[in-house]
Amino acid sequence: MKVLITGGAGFIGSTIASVFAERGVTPVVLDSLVTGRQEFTDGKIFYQGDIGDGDLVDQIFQDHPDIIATVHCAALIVVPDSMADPLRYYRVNLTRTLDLAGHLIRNDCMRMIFASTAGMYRPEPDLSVTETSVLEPQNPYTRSKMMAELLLQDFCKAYGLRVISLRYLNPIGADPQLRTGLQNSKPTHALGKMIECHGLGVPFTITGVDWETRDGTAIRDYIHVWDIARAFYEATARFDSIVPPRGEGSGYEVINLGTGDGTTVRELVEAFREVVGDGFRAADAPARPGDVVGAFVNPAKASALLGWKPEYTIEDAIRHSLQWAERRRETDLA
Ligand SMILES: O=c1ccn([C@@H]2O[C@H](COP(=O)(O)OP(=O)(O)O[C@H]3O[C@H](CO)[C@H](O)[C@H](O)[C@H]3O)[C@@H](O)[C@H]2O)c(=O)[nH]1
Repeated sequence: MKVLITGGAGFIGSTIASVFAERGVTPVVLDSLVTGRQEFTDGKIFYQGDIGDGDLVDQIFQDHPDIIATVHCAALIVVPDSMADPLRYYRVNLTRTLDLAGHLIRNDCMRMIFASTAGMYRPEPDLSVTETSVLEPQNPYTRSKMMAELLLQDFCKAYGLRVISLRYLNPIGADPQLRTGLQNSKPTHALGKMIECHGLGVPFTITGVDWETRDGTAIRDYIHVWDIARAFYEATARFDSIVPPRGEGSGYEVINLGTGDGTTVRELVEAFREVVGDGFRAADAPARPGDVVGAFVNPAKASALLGWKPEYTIEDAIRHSLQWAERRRETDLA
């Protein structure tokens, strides 16, 4: 039994591939390597190319008729980049998803698990989001994911495609066995900057201390990438009971993944300090342009339908991220 993973040489896709492989489902990786890394595909069945390339997708299904589902992770994901170049983001995240869905339907591969974002919700007054929260995406990245979901819903109704869309926020950590992790050696996200500052022995800058949260700093739902990957496996394993075949429902299901209470930037600094065990320092500064207060995800539906909840703590995720950064330095990954 096999599963096709688009973007399977990226941070999340490669972790998902490892979870499937460990559980006896062979991953077939399709990745353009525009942002993915060749070495993350070592030992895996790998096709380099574009998800919009119909001939290539046809070839994959000809070579592997035992593919039972597609995990669709291939996407561009950097919010500021999406604001600077929305054309590229809509082309990759929306048009290519449309093309891929057509290729999957032509090959009669009707189960898709879509990597989406909980960033498309308007947070409730307590900053939580659930599957019924209003959709109000704020930038081309989250809008491209929402539009992709809308077209997939139409394809489900018309062609019998079936989709589970998993929506989550900020994945951190690395494969606990350190086979894969973040591709980017200089991540700009909060934990990446903490690791960089710690290495340099300089204080970390907390950008934004006047938000209406429990300590004034922005909140996010950081979640260990292995936990995210496990949810993709569970969604695939339980697919037909969650989204029954044609005629019984819309063929489309949304499930949010999160911790249920989130972590503020100050709490992340505290956790980081605990893990590194030294006097890691932080300094306050104004928010970055375009920053948002953030949100956290209620995982009740994921618990009910997937039997899933996060297993790794924020400290585990920080530890694995630090180990991955060290591994990158040792192995000189560019
Ligand atoms: O050096 C830093 C970096 C970040 N922050 C703060 O930490 C919070 C979280 O920032 P991140 O950049 O870690 O996370 P965001 O959710 O703001 O955005 C990130 O995660 C998104 C996915 O959810 C997109 O990938 C996006 O491009 C990426 O920057 C924000 O309040 C930010 O101001 C700091 O205090 N100091």
